[in-house]
Amino acid sequence: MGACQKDFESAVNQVKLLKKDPGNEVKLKLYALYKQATEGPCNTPKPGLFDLINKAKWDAWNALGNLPKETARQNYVDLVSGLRSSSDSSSQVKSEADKKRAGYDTLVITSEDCITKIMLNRPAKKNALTTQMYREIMLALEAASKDDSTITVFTGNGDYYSSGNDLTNFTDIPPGGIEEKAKNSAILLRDFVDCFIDFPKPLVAVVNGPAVGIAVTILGLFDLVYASDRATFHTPFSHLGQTPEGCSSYTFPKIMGPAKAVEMLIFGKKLTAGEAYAQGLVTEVFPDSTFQKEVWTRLKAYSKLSQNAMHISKQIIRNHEKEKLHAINAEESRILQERWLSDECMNAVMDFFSRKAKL
Ligand SMILES: CCCCC/C=C/CC(=O)SCCNC(=O)CCNC(=O)[C@H](O)C(C)(C)COP(=O)(O)OP(=O)(O)OC[C@H]1O[C@@H](n2cnc3c(N)ncnc32)[C@H](O)[C@@H]1OP(=O)(O)O
Repeated sequence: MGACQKDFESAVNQVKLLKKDPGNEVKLKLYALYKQATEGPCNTPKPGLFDLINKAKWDAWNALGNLPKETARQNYVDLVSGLRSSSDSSSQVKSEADKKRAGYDTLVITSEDCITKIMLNRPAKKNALTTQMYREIMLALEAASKDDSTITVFTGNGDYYSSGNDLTNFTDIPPGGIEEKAKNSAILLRDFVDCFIDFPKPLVAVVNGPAVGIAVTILGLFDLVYASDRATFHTPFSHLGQTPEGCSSYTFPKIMGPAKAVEMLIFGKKLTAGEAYAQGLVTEVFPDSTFQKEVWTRLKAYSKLSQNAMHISKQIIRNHEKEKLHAINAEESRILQERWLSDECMNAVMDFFSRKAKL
């Protein structure tokens, strides 16, 4: 049955109430159908070549040829009804997404203003990364890569960004013994870092406080690193009998030059936020008192940029060296698997828990 005049008038009013701009293509369709429904086939002279907007409107109307008024009215009503239901369902999805994401014990994940925020949430343990946390982060990244956000942000809850690998990861030994533990840990580490190498959207670290170990090395795979002036950056691998991970054996020398990378990765020099900025690891440092406000204002503005352009640009930048990064990750993980079995590494972990050593 065709749409009656009342349905058509109601659809015309609903267009004015749409919450989301339907885009130029749809607006042209609506214009053309409206003109056809109210005036019949296009009856005005073609606008000049440089009168771009009126020419596009005229073309759209003229393209409807001799479509009967009745059919144009019906098509208009159908088009508006489709727009309303998609805008209703997208606002429903948005309000769901705005809520805290369920199913994560160690992270708080929220989506707002086209930004998905992944917050490490073990403040009492300085956001040390347990095996459960590595797994949840991988799941969160997988979900963020598919959601409708444009930017993904990592941050920490509490005074630390993260104190790196939770050293209890080395203390709960499975029935297969320490070798099995080291093997499983190397697989988990490799999978974890692979997720960062392959992550398709702009990835931002909001480093709210000190960062240690893997929480620092992985920053070399982020696109922006904003730091509070309270943050520090520490990779004490030689103190722990360990070696670099997170592709930092490649990204750090590339970012800061070999000499400075060696100071951090071999000699465990702890950097202030200002030093990390000077060496290119950090994009910008903000005073702690205004850190959150300044950073989120900046990120909200960035999140409105073209999603496709940002994602394609990231792929162009990353694709040059993706294969290389995966190979480096595999090699670093393999070497660490051996290091974790060393006396030096085991003693360092025991010293921490017997309170003999702290960084
Ligand atoms: C799948 C495996 C992948 C492995 C990838 C490899 C990664 C390598 C690394 O990440 S190396 C870095 C490892 N991290 C550390 O060695 C840090 C150890 N922690 C410290 O030195 C200190 O805790 C500190 C300097 C970070 C903070 O000192 P502070 O005095 O301010 O606070 P506390 O020591 O009292 O810490 C509060 C509680 O948090 C526990 N905790 C902190 N960090 C860790 C950690 N990394 N692992 C386990 N637990 C940690 C700490 O024990 C306190 O707990 P408690 O209150 O129960 O005593």
